[in-house]
Amino acid sequence: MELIIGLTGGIASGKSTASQYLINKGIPVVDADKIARLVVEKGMPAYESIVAAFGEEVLDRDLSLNRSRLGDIIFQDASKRELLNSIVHPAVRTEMKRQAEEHFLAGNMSVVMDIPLLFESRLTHMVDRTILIYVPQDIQLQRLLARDSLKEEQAKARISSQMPLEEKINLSDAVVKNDGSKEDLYQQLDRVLTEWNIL
Ligand SMILES: CC(C)(COP(=O)(O)OP(=O)(O)OC[C@H]1O[C@@H](n2cnc3c(N)ncnc32)[C@H](O)[C@@H]1O)[C@@H](O)C(=O)NCCC(=O)NCCS
Ligand SMILES: Nc1ncnc2c1ncn2[C@@H]1O[C@H](COP(=O)(O)OP(=O)(O)OP(=O)(O)O)[C@@H](O)[C@H]1O
Repeated sequence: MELIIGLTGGIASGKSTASQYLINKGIPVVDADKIARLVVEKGMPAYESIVAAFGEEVLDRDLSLNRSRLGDIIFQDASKRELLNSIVHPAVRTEMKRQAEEHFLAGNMSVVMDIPLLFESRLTHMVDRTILIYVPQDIQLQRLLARDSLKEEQAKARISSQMPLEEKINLSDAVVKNDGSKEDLYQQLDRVLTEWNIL
């Protein structure tokens, strides 16, 4: 039977690291962040709606979206965040379903969807099972600051714009704690996938 696994977790929890590992094992991953970047490129339908809603101040000189400026706006203001989500998410969902279908048609039995806002956006109907990756908040902040050039206050705003961890743990079928080495993360993923007969 075909199976869609939703992989989720807070910002900088390790979803992309986990996804890369799964891809190396031959399991296809549909990446919501990547698709969210694609659908807002100049010339795509969501782009025009964002400019209409947020104004030209969210554009760079070459008219591409200035992601860091848009991020500063939406991570500080829940209503602006909802506005952006209402523009971007429908296009993301359609493209995710299309890509998953393509992987199934190519003969894959399992597809992973890497969806950062799986629970926040109530997208669990799109997947059959869920894996949550999480890190304690101090490590999350450290890794986020080390990876992106954000000020501490910007990083904290991003973390707190997401659903509290305890709620996500309760909603997930499997939970992976990514506070050790990457190798340790991979072993935990192997354990879950073996238990679900995917490996
Ligand atoms: C605000 C934007 C332009 C900032 O871009 P930036 O390049 O700085 O960040 P990036 O896209 O790599 O996202 C990094 C992480 O931020 C978090 N995040 C992104 N958007 C949101 C949101 N609307 N609400 C809460 N957290 C979010 C996620 O954990 C995501 O993995 C961008 O995140 C965006 O377009 N967001 C809206 C679309 C969205 O919800 N994407 C996430 C899942 S589909
Ligand atoms: N076990 C680990 N040990 C050390 N560093 C790690 C570990 N797992 C992930 N990282 C690092 O932490 C950072 C965040 O991980 P990653 O990019 O995979 O998270 P993410 O959940 O995909 O983030 P986002 O939601 O922002 O896209 C990266 O720089 C990654 O290399």
